Amino acid sequence: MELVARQRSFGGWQSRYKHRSEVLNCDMIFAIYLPPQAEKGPVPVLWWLSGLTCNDENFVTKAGAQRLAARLGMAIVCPDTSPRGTDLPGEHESYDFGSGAGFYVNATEAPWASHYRMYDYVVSELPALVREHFPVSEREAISGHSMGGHGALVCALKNPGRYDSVSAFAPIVNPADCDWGIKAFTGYLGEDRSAWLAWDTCALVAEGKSRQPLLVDQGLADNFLDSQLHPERLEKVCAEHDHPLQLRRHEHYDHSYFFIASLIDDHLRYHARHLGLAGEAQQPA
Ligand SMILES: N[C@@H](CCC(=O)N[C@@H](CS)C(=O)NCC(=O)O)C(=O)O
Repeated sequence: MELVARQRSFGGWQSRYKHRSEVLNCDMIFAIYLPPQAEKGPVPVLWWLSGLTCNDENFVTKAGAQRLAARLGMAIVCPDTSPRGTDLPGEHESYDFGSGAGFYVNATEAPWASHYRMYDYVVSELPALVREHFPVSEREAISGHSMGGHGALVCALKNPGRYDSVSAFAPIVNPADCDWGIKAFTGYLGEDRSAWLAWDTCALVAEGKSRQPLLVDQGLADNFLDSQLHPERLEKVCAEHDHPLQLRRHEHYDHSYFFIASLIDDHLRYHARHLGLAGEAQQPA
């Protein structure tokens, strides 16, 4: 593993590391924020999954999460959103498929299956690497935005008991039935739509394997709200299956990181409570 960049931030360190991913069969970069408390012992981790067109840097530079993470004593790891450095046919042609758009699934279709296994990367390979190299505890939470909100919800619902809490900003909750998801799943998973349901939040809630409460924030001025996001479908399936959901709609907020930055503290406090962190009493060093 190679250190790419490191900055002091609120008494902790914001870093980028490059490593070889066996799962994705390429080199990858991820970002990690270690709060000052990590110098004294293991801290819990929040996994942040970003959306289409992002890499590990969008959240780090735009969400403004470090100040409160430092006070709470929480590490934040931001993986990239797809394999990198590969050159598969059509991989770099559109913003919503291929590079920057891995959709946190394990592809089964050629040629994607040999690299596009972002689910295994996020749930298994990267956590093992992070635990090996950094002072993090076993406690973890997961959150994300848009495609990453879909990723966070799917990772949590597929692994009951694994994450202490899960939250999402403007998640794609029903990728099996919206244009972004249909395009991605056709490419990565093939034409058989029944295989898509294993990667669809609404379908996973209906399946009922997990009872984990979901926290979802959605801006009402989001230009993808009606075409791609469909929070009302999540609301309906959760009501039908008595799955705990806190869906909060916010007037005037759009799909951007201005929305995320406005509400990130609330999500960090939510996760801190579930991760057993004491609160904000601990000041940065
Ligand atoms: N490329 C499309 C959509 C891209 C987009 O909105 N991406 C979101 C996630 S789905 C994002 O976080 N973009 C990067 C950023 O705002 O820093 C557009 O520009 O309309």
